[in-house]
Amino acid sequence: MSLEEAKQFAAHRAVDEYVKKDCIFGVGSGSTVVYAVQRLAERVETEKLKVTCIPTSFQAKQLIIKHKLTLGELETHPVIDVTIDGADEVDADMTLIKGGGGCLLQEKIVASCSKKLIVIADYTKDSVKLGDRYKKGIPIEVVPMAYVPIQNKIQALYGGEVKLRKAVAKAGPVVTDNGNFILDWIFTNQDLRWDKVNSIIKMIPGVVETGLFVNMCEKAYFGQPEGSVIERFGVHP
Ligand SMILES: O=C(CO)[C@H](O)[C@H](O)COP(=O)(O)O
Repeated sequence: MSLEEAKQFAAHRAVDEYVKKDCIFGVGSGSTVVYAVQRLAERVETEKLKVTCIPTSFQAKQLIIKHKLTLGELETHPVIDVTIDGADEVDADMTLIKGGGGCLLQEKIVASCSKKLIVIADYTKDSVKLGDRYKKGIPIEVVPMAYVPIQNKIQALYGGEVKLRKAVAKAGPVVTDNGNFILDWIFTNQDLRWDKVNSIIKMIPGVVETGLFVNMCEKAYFGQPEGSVIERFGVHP
């Protein structure tokens, strides 16, 4: 079974279990979400469901449009029934690292407006402690003018290395859908209280959002190498 098939199985299972009737649906970002949107589009077509989709990124919006789904926005739909999104890592407490694709801000806004946040991922994202499996650090979206002081402050508070994310097909930094930069904090202490870390980093002027999702995820589906899907439950505030 390939990694892509593992993602697909997790995505299909989540859509089949959580999209039961007409609903407001938050569309996450990343490669695993592509399979969820494909499945949703099939079900909308065959079951004549009335689903309004709220995107978490430019990519998500493009997916909604491509599959001819109904596009909504938080202005008109501020309460979302369920959001299905990917993750870069999920620890034993169901704390997530998100933002590998740079969409953490809108992902967290949409998740915060959702009655349920459901994660879909392949087995490589399932870990005990953050940093066990995902080595690229915690993404932090920042206002461009403040990136150096923010790097210094996080390093002084918690150590590790805070790197400005560079674009691949352009000379210079990644610019998010919101016009900001992304810092990737490669942390060395895996035993931090992530709820506190999240609050403290968010207090630094110029920090817009962190990729730490603490106590937000209700359930995660992990596609396995042999084709099964493992479910793990978290708490919902
Ligand atoms: O947080 C994200 C984007 O900001 C993605 O959900 C995360 O990076 C997982 O992506 P993929 O499904 O491609 O592994």
